[in-house]
Amino acid sequence: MRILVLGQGKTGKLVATIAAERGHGVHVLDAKENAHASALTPPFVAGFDVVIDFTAPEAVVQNMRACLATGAKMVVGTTGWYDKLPDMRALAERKQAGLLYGTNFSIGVQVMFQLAAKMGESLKNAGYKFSIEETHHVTKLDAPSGTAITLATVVETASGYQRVPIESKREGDAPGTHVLVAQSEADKLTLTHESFSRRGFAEGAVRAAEWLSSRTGCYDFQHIYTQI
Ligand SMILES: NC(=O)C1=CN([C@@H]2O[C@H](COP(=O)(O)OP(=O)(O)OC[C@H]3O[C@@H](n4cnc5c(N)ncnc54)[C@H](O)[C@@H]3O)[C@@H](O)[C@H]2O)C=CC1
Ligand SMILES: O=C(O)C1=N[C@H](C(=O)O)C[C@H](O)C1
Repeated sequence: MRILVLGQGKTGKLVATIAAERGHGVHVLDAKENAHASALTPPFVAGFDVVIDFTAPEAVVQNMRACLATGAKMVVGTTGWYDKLPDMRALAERKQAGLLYGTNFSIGVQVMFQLAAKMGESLKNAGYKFSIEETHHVTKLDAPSGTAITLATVVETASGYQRVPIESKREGDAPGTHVLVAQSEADKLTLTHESFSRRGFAEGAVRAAEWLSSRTGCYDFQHIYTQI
């Protein structure tokens, strides 16, 4: 496949490396070559099978508008834009484009979401209080992390708990740790996912791109990760 990677930062760089390792042709654009999505003209985008975005909350929506309007297929790892999801989904469907988004492309985190749903369901009405702590590198732009917001939603949906509080910590170059705690007066249950590097995110995103390349429509990685 020919893959266009948007964002040559901490994650985008690794996505490009792993895509090349998996035999794909890769082109990467960073902010200076693509201010306000200026590089994403229809003929340019048509040269790629899938676009993968790991940029920033203020850039990703412009990138999505430009790519999806051409009917392109796009995997979006960037977080912090989900208030625009209904618009982006409608655009993808109208243009018969492909949009696959996820707050976390690590398979371990996807399994954590499933375990969190089980915790929420099994401990509801049993006197437990839920809370989440997330730790990331000091350059992260959004807080709470997209993953922590998904985790809270999963637990709230499964348990009927009103609002799961999230504490965000920023330390050094931490790639990403998420901890879900359920605590009662009698005991405490803790579920932790700790990324040792960004490799799990990048591999998941490239495999997601391979999956999306033969499809149109809008997908949440949570619902398709077992197929990649
Ligand atoms: N879904 C997932 O599994 C993961 C999501 N992320 C998310 O991905 C995003 C990027 O994270 P990092 O790589 O840590 O950030 P970073 O700051 O290291 O890299 C972002 C890069 O995007 C570039 N950029 C900004 N505007 C652009 C544009 N219009 N066109 C092309 N490039 C542009 C910047 O110059 C920068 O090099 C964040 O929103 C983060 O939360 C990060 C890791 C995993
Ligand atoms: O910015 C990051 O680094 C990460 N962002 C994602 C998020 O906001 O949840 C995924 C991962 O935790 C790393």
